[in-house]
Amino acid sequence: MKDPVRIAITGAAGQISYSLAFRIAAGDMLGPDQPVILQLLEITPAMEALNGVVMELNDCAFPLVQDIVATDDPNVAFKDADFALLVGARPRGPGMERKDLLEANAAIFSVQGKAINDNASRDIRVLVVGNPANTNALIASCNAPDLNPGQFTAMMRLDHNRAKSQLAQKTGKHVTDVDNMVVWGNHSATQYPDLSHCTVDGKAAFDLVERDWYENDFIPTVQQRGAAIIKARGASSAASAASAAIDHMRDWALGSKGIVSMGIPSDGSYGVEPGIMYSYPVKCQGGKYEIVQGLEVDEFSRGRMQATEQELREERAAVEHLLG
Ligand SMILES: NC(=O)C1=CN([C@@H]2O[C@H](COP(=O)(O)OP(=O)(O)OC[C@H]3O[C@@H](n4cnc5c(N)ncnc54)[C@H](O)[C@@H]3O)[C@@H](O)[C@H]2O)C=CC1
Ligand SMILES: O=C([O-])CC(=O)C(=O)O
Repeated sequence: MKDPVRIAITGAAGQISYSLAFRIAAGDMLGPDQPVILQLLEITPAMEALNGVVMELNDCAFPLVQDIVATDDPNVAFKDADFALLVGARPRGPGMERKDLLEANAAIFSVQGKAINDNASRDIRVLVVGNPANTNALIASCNAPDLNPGQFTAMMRLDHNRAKSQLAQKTGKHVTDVDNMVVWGNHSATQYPDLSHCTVDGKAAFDLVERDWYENDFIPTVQQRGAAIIKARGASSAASAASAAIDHMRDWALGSKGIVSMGIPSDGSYGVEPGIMYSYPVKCQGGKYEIVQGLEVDEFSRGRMQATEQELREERAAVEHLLG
C-alpha cells in the first residue's frame, strides 16, 4: 500500500467540488492504488454546508480515503499538501466576462498563495480553477516566493477538451481520434484553440474541415462555451470543470498521452514574454510538464496568440498591487 498523499481542495462546498471531491476520493485523479487525505477549505459561513459534503464523502465508504480535514483556515487546509486545487472563488453570471471577477476573487489567491508558501509540501503541485484562472494563478505564485512558479498552473484543460469534442463531432470521429490539439493563452474569450497541428485519425484537421468553419464557428464556439453553459444551465459548468481538473492533475502527476494544454508561467517560448500564466502545448512525463517546442506558427495564429497575451498583460496590470 502506498503512503497517502494530501490533497487540498478550496471552495469545497461549491458546485465544482461537489463533483471533484468525490471523483478524487474514488481514485480518478491519482489512480486506484493511491490513498488520499482530503483537506477541504471553505469560508466560515459555508462550514455547515461543507460538513454535509463530508458526511456524504464518509457515506461513500471510499476505500482510498484515509482522512478528511474540513476547515476554514487556509494554514490548516494547505498543511503538508502535495496537491492543491484552488476552486473556491465567485463564479460569473450571465453577461459577465471572467475578468470581471478579478476584483472579487483576486485577494483570495494572495492569501492562499502565502498559506501554501508557509505550509505546503515543498513539492506541491497547484492547479487554479477559480476565475480568472490564469491571473489568479499568477497572484498565488507571486505570493509563494519560496516555491518555484512552475508549481502553479491554471486550468485550460476544459477548453482543450471542449475543442477536441467540437472537432470530433464535426468530423464524425471520436475524441480519442483527435491528437495535437493546442489551446493558447488565457481562459477567456480571447483564448486561441488552434487546429494547425491537430490530426483526426491521423489526417490533418485542416484537410477535414473548411477554413470558414474553423474561423467563424469552431473558434468562437470554444471561446464562448462557458457562457453558453451559463445561459443553458443558469449556473456555470461544474461537472465538466471538475473532470478537466482531474485530467490536468492526473496527467501532470502520472503523464499525458501526447499534447495537452496547461496555463503555466510563460518563459519566452513562442515569443510570449515572461510574467504571465499563458496556456501552452505541453507534454507531461515523470511528474513534470514540458512545453512542446518548434510548432510552426503562421500569421493568423501569431495574431491570435498575441491578442490573448495582451489581455493577460492587462489583467496582470490590474492586480500589480497583489503580486507581492
Ligand atoms: N478554469 C475553468 O475552466 C473554470 C473555472 N470556473 C470557476 O471556478 C470557480 C468556482 O465555481 P463553482 O464551484 O461553480 O462556484 P460556487 O459558487 O458553487 O462555489 C465556490 C465556493 O467557493 C467558496 N469560497 C469562496 N471564497 C473562498 C475562500 N476564500 N476560501 C475557500 N472557499 C471559498 C464559496 O463559499 C463556495 O462554496 C468560479 O470562479 C468559476 O468561475 C468554473 C468553471 C470552469
Ligand atoms: O464560463 C465560466 O464562467 C465558467 C468557466 O470558466 C467555463 O465554463 O469555462
